[in-house]
Amino acid sequence: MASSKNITRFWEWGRKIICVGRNYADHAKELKNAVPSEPVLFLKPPSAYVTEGSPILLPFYTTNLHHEVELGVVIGTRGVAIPQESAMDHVAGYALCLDMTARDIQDQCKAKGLPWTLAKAFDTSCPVSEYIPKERIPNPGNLRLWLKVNDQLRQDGHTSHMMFSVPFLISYISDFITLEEGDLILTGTPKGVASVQEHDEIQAGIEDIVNMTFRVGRP
Ligand SMILES: CC(=O)CC(=O)C(=O)O
Ligand SMILES: [Mg+2]
Repeated sequence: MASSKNITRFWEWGRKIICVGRNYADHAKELKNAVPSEPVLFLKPPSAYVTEGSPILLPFYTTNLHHEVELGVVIGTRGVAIPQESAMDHVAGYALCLDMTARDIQDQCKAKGLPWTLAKAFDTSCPVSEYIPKERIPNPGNLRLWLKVNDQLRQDGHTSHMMFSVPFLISYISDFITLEEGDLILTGTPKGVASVQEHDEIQAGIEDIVNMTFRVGRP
């Protein structure tokens, strides 16, 4: 029987969101983090998804909610231990994503050696754009990503500055975690992360391929 699921609404599938941290040296440096020799991975639950028209909710326990604009890769075909050479065959498409981060909570977790879950995985911590079919992005390593808050440019990065490429990340992740249709990989953020407040308007885009707008609100 044909699946009733539609990959263009991958956020409704309840699949994994696998995030890569510190994939841009300029961002690792701005937060005074070491530049890693291997990808840093963490997860968000599917309840983190939010799409345009709904607000990004400020968690009550943070006073420093940061935006991180990132390229998201939507997996189309299941795979384990995928070789880099065939990694792109597992990609269905892309999305522009935000990795909303309670930076004060993350700093506390880091200081105590605890996981980042409350800093990174809360409801609405993963705003996503519409689905972008793979054909519209011939090379995910050659894209300008930008983000504005209240019309002020905050992040203006380029995926050519990623330390670990999309094929490398797919191969690396699939050595530890089975990648399944509908999973999303967030590929890390360039420099310029900063805080947002209630009522702020966040706009972000990938060149002239996609753009999206979100408001920040209170639960
Ligand atoms: C330090 C971080 O929050 C890592 C991260 O998410 C990134 O995109 O880099
Ligand atoms: Mg991030």
